[in-house]
Amino acid sequence: MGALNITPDSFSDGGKFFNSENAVSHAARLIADGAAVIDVGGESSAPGATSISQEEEWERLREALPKIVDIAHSSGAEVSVDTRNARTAAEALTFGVDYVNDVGGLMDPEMLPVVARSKAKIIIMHNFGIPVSVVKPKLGAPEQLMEEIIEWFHAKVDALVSAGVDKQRIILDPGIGFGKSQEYSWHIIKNVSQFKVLGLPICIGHSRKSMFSAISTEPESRDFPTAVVSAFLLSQGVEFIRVHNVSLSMVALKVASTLL
Ligand SMILES: Nc1nc2ncc(COP(=O)(O)O)nc2c(=O)[nH]1
Repeated sequence: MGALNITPDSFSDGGKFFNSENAVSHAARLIADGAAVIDVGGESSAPGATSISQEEEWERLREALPKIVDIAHSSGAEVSVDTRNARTAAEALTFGVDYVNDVGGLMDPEMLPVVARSKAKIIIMHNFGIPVSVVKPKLGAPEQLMEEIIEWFHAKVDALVSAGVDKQRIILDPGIGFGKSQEYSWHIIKNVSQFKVLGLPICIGHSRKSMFSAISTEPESRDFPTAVVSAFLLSQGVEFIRVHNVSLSMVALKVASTLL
């Protein structure tokens, strides 16, 4: 998955693709680099980013999104809309997006009926609240967090299935970062195979995140460690790997798949 943030303030690429033309050409670049899915978001979820209204979020997306869907679908790629707002998801679905990437994890009560009415796939991401509060949640041992996330996944899957969503459409994401300390994020990555117990595809969005801050501080210089982790995730059978620098991770995935 290639991350495309149409925002002025996303942590690692805020402002670069805020202009619709830049966003569309970057989507084409991500597809050319090998992305199977373009994940398009209009609201930064970075800690401390200003949260915006749903109307403002949609205003940012509505010009570029249909063009990105056209480019993707004509190249055999797919598009996901990265939002916690059901209304944005519903609008994006009318433009033919293939996934709703719900970083709110069904926080918006309207998201369930919107997804149930559609045929799109749904990525449900674990979080401790969006926007991420600067107050770190008090957490126990990392092992306990894994159990909590698995329980959380079970509850969300039950809610989706009860609303009539076919399990085949559901993808689970433990939400790397999003209020979790570096220690927790590394623990989740190392133990990602524990999520297989749910029997559903897993998505991981580790790209350029604070878990790499001990290795490098500049977002773009984190692309190399991101690609190394991408290779590890492939080895663990993770199905969706969400990154900013698709070409670098594609090299890592090609090497890893040759070795596995
Ligand atoms: N499913 C999913 N979606 C996401 N959207 C945005 C961000 C924040 O990253 P960015 O703003 O740097 O792209 N991370 C995730 C993630 O980890 N998983």
